[in-house]
Amino acid sequence: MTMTSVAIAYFSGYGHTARFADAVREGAASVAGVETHLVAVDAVTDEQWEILDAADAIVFGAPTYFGDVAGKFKLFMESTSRRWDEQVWADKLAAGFTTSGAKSGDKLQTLQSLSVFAAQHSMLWVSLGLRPGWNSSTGSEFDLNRLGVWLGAAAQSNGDEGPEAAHPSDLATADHLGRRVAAHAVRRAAAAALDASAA
Ligand SMILES: Cc1cc2nc3c(=O)[nH]c(=O)nc-3n(C[C@H](O)[C@H](O)[C@H](O)COP(=O)(O)O)c2cc1C
Repeated sequence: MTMTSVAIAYFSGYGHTARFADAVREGAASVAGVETHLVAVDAVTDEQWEILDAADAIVFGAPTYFGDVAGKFKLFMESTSRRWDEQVWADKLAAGFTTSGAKSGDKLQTLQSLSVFAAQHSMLWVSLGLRPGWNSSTGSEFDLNRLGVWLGAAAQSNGDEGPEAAHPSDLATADHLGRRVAAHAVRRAAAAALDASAA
C-alpha cells in the first residue's frame, strides 16, 4: 500500500511550537495510510528536503514573534526560492499553525503569512474546519478551537511556562488540524489513483 505523506515543517525557539508540531503529527498519523515527518526548518537536511518535495501535504508551523512568523521561519521561506521558481510544491495540500504568548498576540498575521507563502507555491490551503470555541455562556477554555480561529490552528503559551504546560484545547486543536489535512490528503490520493486506473 502506498502511504500518503504528511510533513510538518516548523520552527520553535523555546519548544512550544515543537509541542504543537508533534500534536499535528499525532493527528495526521492517526489517519490510516498516512506516514508523517517532522522537519525542523532551521536545520533541514538534504534527506528532509526530499521528504518535503515528495510530501502530499505540508503543514507549516511558526511561533509568532513581533506579530509575524519568527525570523528563522522566514529564512526557511526564503530558502525555498528555487522550489518556488520551479513550482515544485504546486498542488500539494498546505495548512498552518502558530502559538504566541498573548491570547491574540497578533498571531492572525502569522497564519496569513503562512497561507500567502503556500499560495505563492501554488499549494492548496486547508483551513482549520472547526467552529469557534469558548464563545458562549456555556463554553469554556477547554473547548476545541478555544481561540476561535479559522485560518489554521492557533495556540497560546504562557510566557512563564514551558512546552509541557501546553493547553489541552490547543493540543487537541492542533491534533484536529493534522487529522483534517491527512484525511483530505488520503482522499485526494485515492481519487488520483482512480483517475490513473481509468485512464
Ligand atoms: C522575539 C520574540 C517576539 C515575540 N513576539 C510576540 C508577539 O508578537 N505576540 C505574542 O503574543 N507573543 C510574542 N512572543 C511570545 C512567543 O510567541 C511565545 O513565547 C511562543 O510560545 C514561543 O514559541 P516557541 O517556544 O516555539 O519559540 C514573542 C517571543 C519572542 C522570543
